[in-house]
Amino acid sequence: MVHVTCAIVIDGSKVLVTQRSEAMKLPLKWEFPGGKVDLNESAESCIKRELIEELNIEVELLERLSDSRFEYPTFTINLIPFVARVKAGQLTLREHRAFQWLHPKELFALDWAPADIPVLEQFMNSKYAVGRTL
Ligand SMILES: Nc1nc2c([nH]c(=O)n2[C@@H]2O[C@H](COP(=O)(O)OP(=O)(O)OP(=O)(O)O)[C@@H](O)[C@H]2O)c(=O)[nH]1
Repeated sequence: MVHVTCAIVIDGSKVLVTQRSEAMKLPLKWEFPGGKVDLNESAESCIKRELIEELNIEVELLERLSDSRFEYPTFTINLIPFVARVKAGQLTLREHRAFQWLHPKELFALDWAPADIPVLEQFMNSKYAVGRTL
């Protein structure tokens, strides 16, 4: 099983989503940015490191949500989600194909990596999902 962190980065009522590139696994799927936890690394350090590496942003973690386990045909992922906020840095795409800042109500229309769907649902039921009922 691979442990992967991801961040739901919020800015006011907007949420950051990133699209995987053609060269990555699950090409062109939308996800919350993040990546694999290294040996002896905490989930918190991992998500902060990944966002600097992939997007050039430094984040402050607001809350950890519940893990989401999902079985892909070739591997099982334990996705560890955090709600976060940008502290510093200009967002630059280093691995992904695209990014968008969307309102919570727009999120369901994306073609998501399947493991992210339960994370999205948890987020939508949290206090951070502004205007979710619209
Ligand atoms: N970062 C991230 N990965 C996710 C999410 N949902 C999900 O299923 N994954 C999967 O979890 C793994 C995360 O790995 P990663 O982003 O660090 O690296 P990768 O797959 O590009 O690298 P790799 O090809 O070396 O395995 C990928 O297989 C990815 O498809 C998500 O929301 N964020």
